[in-house]
Amino acid sequence: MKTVIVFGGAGYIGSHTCKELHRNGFAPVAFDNLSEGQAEFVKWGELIEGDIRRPDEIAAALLRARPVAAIHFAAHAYVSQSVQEPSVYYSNNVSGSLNVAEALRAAGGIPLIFSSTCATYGAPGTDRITEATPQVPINPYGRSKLMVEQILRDFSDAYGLRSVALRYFNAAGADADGDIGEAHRDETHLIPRAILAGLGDIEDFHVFGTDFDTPDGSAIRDYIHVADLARAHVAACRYLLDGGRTDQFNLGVGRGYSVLEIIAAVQRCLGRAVPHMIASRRDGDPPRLVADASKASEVLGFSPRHVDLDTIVQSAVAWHSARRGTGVRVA
Ligand SMILES: NC(=O)c1ccc[n+]([C@@H]2O[C@H](COP(=O)([O-])OP(=O)(O)OC[C@H]3O[C@@H](n4cnc5c(N)ncnc54)[C@H](O)[C@@H]3O)[C@@H](O)[C@H]2O)c1
Ligand SMILES: O=c1ccn([C@@H]2O[C@H](COP(=O)(O)OP(=O)(O)O[C@H]3O[C@H](CO)[C@H](O)[C@H](O)[C@H]3O)[C@@H](O)[C@H]2O)c(=O)[nH]1
Repeated sequence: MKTVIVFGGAGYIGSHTCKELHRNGFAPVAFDNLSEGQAEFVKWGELIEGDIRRPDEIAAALLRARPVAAIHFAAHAYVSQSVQEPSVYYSNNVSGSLNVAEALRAAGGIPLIFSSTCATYGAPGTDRITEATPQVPINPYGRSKLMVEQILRDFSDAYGLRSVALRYFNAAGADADGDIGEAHRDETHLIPRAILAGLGDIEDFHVFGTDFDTPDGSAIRDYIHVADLARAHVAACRYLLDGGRTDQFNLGVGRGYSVLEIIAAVQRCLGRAVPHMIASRRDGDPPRLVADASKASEVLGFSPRHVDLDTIVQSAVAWHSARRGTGVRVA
């Protein structure tokens, strides 16, 4: 079996990707410092506990795993926190990623798939964002990811280290078998927070801003199912193993939903009200981010299978409810 090392493999998208790699005949090895991820999410291969800020730990892991490819999810990923703590973000996301790229180069040029983000585009005025839309990030998180994209292009040109940057829009949903889901320590993401509010587990659920220039005033995002993101990583892995060149791809569904529309969907799926309060905008949040993801379809042969919002939200509701032990069956 071909081994793929997965930096950040104990996290939300990383663990779903390890499952999909395993299902497709690859042997995933997760490398994670468990700062956000959970050891119990590493079920389809070995877990190497390590930190991307420590080059020696990356080198030792590569020697041990001998991977044919690497996928790099390890990062801090909260927009608002990045505005308050930029140093932490540049250190982990930029220096850490530079360490990963250096180690892959030193190990003979192991190709890399990198988790980038729609946050690299900033607040573009366009209806749908293509890969050619100018990248002008408006917060340190987005800037940290753009810097890594630039480092990877330079490493490709100078050293021949091939890579794919996948610019995800908003990851959502959970594994269909209920094995894994979204469970961050201090959850900030919209869908899990709306579910927790509906289940009565949190009482401070806010809609951040109803004064955006959008039809209902709340911010619009493009939500893509985490299982589809996992499939896209396998497609990118095959692309690089087949000799594909360094490139960048958007990953989204191509349809935007407002915060208030998401809350309505969670209410439908839970079958109960989601209590919420209106608050001011969150630092660094753009009004509208929706993908044109046709390039991934044309070059990687990847298209999302879950395009219906309620299907995506229902999978998250099922996982959260089951995890809470309410007896709701996982869809
Ligand atoms: N969730 C989204 O909607 C979304 C959208 C676009 C891009 N992304 C990017 O995708 C990646 C994964 O996101 P996620 O939602 O799964 O986040 P996550 O926090 O669940 O996963 C990140 C993992 O990286 C690990 N990690 C962090 N710093 C590390 C370090 N120094 N050394 C080793 N491990 C470290 C964490 O413990 C965690 O397991 C991130 O890079 C994020 O920026 C996420
Ligand atoms: O309790 C909440 C949580 C979120 N939101 C709003 O819901 C939308 C989505 O917020 P999330 O926190 O779920 O996700 P982000 O849009 O902030 O996503 C950003 O961070 C992600 C990683 O965390 C990805 O990198 C993504 O590309 C980047 O845009 C935003 O308008 C946000 O203000 C609320 O109103 N209330």
